[in-house]
Amino acid sequence: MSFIEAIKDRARQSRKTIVLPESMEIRTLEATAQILSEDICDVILIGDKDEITNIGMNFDISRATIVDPNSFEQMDAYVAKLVELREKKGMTLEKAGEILKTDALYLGVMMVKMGLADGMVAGAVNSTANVLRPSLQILKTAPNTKLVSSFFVMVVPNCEFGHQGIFVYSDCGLVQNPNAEELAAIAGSSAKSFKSLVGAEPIVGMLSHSTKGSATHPDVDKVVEATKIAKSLYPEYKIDGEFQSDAAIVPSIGAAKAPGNEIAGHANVLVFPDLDAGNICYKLTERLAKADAYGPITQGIAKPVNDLSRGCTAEDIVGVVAITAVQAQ
Ligand SMILES: CC(C)(COP(=O)(O)OP(=O)(O)OC[C@H]1O[C@@H](n2cnc3c(N)ncnc32)[C@H](O)[C@@H]1OP(=O)(O)O)[C@@H](O)C(=O)NCCC(=O)NCCS
Ligand SMILES: CC(=O)OP(=O)(O)O
Repeated sequence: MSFIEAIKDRARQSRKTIVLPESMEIRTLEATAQILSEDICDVILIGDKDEITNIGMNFDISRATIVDPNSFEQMDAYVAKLVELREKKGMTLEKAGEILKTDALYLGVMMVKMGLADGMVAGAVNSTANVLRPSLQILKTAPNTKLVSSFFVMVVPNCEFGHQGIFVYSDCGLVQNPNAEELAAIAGSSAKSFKSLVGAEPIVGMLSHSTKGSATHPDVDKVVEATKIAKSLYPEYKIDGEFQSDAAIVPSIGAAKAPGNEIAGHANVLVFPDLDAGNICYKLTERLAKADAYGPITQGIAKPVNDLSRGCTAEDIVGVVAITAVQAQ
């Protein structure tokens, strides 16, 4: 069974509700129809029922719950809660009322906070920063987590590397220029995410333009330091570096560049040194290798809120929603 079919099956085992606030967006409505017909989870859409129904007229979205912010009976309680949560940051009743009526991303996150939804997915039209900021502000981090980061599950067709062509790439969406401690935290969270979603042993490669001292530069030093920290913080996981990407995933090149290293050539979790590298590489893998790219999936938020690329397909949205439902279990 493919990675995503296995995830859908897991989602079906404990039916969750996911809010899709970009409800006037055609791919989101196509995805909604598919999610409901495949019985993956329940869906909440936000907006005017007539408008949504009109935009989605070619798709059967009749089983979705549509919440219109202008007639939402719980709005007063939501406004009061948002003020309580963000008063110290200058939130007032007036501002909260305005935000929750006009910004579906904030209303969607508040639905997750208040328990009406188990998770949220957006990003087909909104930027990553705008999708993730409300969740970072309102839901905050999960217990024992300081840094929220993100990853993609990459499913590469006809690929003998990684775990049967499946990789976690991180961070490709959120943390822009991680220091060594942050990079180590991203490695630990990504190993955990790989294990829980892919169900195989994570083998983490810390990527660089150097393999085991082949180049010298402060950028390399950062990855060497991050590797040292990650190995001491997460002894339960196989983590090593610094590796160039070929040395990380191709067994013969790993053996040549890092002889005797058990991780070189076998990595299935690729930790990029910064967001430039991660974001560029995931898009190239998606487009050139025709890989499925599910994400950016967040790790470390108190409840699951996940992002999409504006270049996503309806199928990608279905996949990310199924992953979100599994994270919510
Ligand atoms: C996500 C992002 C918008 C957050 O930064 P920001 O808008 O500057 O927001 P702030 O720094 O004001 O942070 C907002 C809140 O989130 C928290 N926060 C921000 N980043 C966080 C992280 N990585 N982990 C945990 N909390 C975080 C802050 O502590 C802050 O909390 P507070 O308001 O209660 O004090 C920023 O990291 C970003 O733009 N990342 C890149 C996104 C992107 O463009 N990706 C490329 C395409 S995928
Ligand atoms: C994840 C990402 O790069 O998103 P977008 O393509 O929307 O910028």
